[in-house]
Amino acid sequence: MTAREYNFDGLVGPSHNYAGLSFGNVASFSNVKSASNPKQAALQGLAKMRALAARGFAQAVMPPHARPNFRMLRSIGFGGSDADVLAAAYRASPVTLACAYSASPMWTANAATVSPSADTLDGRVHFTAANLNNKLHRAIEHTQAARSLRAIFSDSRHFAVHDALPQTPAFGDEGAANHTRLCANHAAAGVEFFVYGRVEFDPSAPAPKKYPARQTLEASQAIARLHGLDASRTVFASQNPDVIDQGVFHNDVIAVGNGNVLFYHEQAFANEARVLGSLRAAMDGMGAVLAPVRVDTGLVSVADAVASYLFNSQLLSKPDGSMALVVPHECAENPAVSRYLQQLVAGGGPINELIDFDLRQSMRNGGGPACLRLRVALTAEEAAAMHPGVVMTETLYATLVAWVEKHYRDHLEPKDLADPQLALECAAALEELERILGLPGLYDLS
Ligand SMILES: N=C(N)NCCC[C@H](NC(=O)CCC(=O)O)C(=O)O
Repeated sequence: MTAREYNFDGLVGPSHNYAGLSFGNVASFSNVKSASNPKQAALQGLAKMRALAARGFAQAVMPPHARPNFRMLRSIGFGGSDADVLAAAYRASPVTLACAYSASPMWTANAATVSPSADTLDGRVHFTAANLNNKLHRAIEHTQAARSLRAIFSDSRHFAVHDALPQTPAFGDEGAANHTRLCANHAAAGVEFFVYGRVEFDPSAPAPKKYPARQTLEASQAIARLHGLDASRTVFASQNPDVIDQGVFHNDVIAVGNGNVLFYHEQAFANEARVLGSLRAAMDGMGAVLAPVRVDTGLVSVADAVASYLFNSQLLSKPDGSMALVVPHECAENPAVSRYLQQLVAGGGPINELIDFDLRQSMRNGGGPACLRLRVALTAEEAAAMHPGVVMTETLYATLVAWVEKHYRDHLEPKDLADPQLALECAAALEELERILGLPGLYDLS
């Protein structure tokens, strides 16, 4: 049996804006209230999907969510017609309106945690929608995230989609941004590696002091249980709280794994030696030996890693077994990172190619190539059972580019969120998108 890893990239929604909503995410805070360009953001994301699909990587698209989220606004007391709701929210709390309008579902690494069928007790692919409960604008995503996953992966013989964990800090869950998988190949059982930022029920465990830790150990353990993972092939590790306090709000800002390779910064984990030891032990007998690619602070500081998003890269296996690193263009602009990367690909190790994308619109909100995609490893049979309308092809790319050109603005400022016309434009865009993707009823607009 063979399996391939599909990357489901989030299609950037028409309300992409910079609202400074993510305390602890340096880019989000630095670009607060600057003007965004939703059209360019969506086109940049689509260009990445198209280029990777053209290279033969399995690529699919995850639809944006309906915004503004009127249900949230009404639930906190803004009433009347939709236009009344928008006007009242803007008057009373512009930041709450920005939360309701956030296009943050574009970062699909946070949509869910995914376990391929080779790892699960019942032999199905398991998904758990992430509750993202650390931030209001993200905590409203899980309902649609689960709905979209159920629409795409509807065949219950192959797929199980779990609702988000309880919406409470003890179960703070940020999805695949704090989860990676190491394996000999995608069809074989792998080691699922969960990285958490704090432990709710152990106040003595390491935790950051300045910025929030979004993922808890309790959440990671709950997902492993829900997915029916084998304890001997599951590793839980504490993130280094000091790097969270330097802007590493998700583990995928400082580490990424693929196949037998773990590409990480030396400061990523609270106890590096223990992490490597646990991974090696869990991989024993799997037909693959852990290949750590460790980046020393002397070569790339944590500040440079955060500014360039070096580790928020996609590590993709090529047909010959070597790997390409998909990096944001900011890596080429950072002298230390650029120097490091040139040495890395020339060094004879597993990573021998760089693929560079301009994702500046997303990057300005702290979302790099890895944030924009959810990895789903599927056997051929499972791939045949998912909804085919989301798989990236040249035709779908052209259709989506035309759709973006038709519906998206190229300039959005905070005051524009009060314009009732914007809400109508977003609704019209998504209505057409349901048809393009062949997913009628994708959105619950009742
Ligand atoms: N690392 C991963 N996997 N994802 C990155 C998510 C970025 C996102 N930014 C935001 O939500 C900013 C929105 C704003 O400020 O307007 C976040 O902080 O949750």
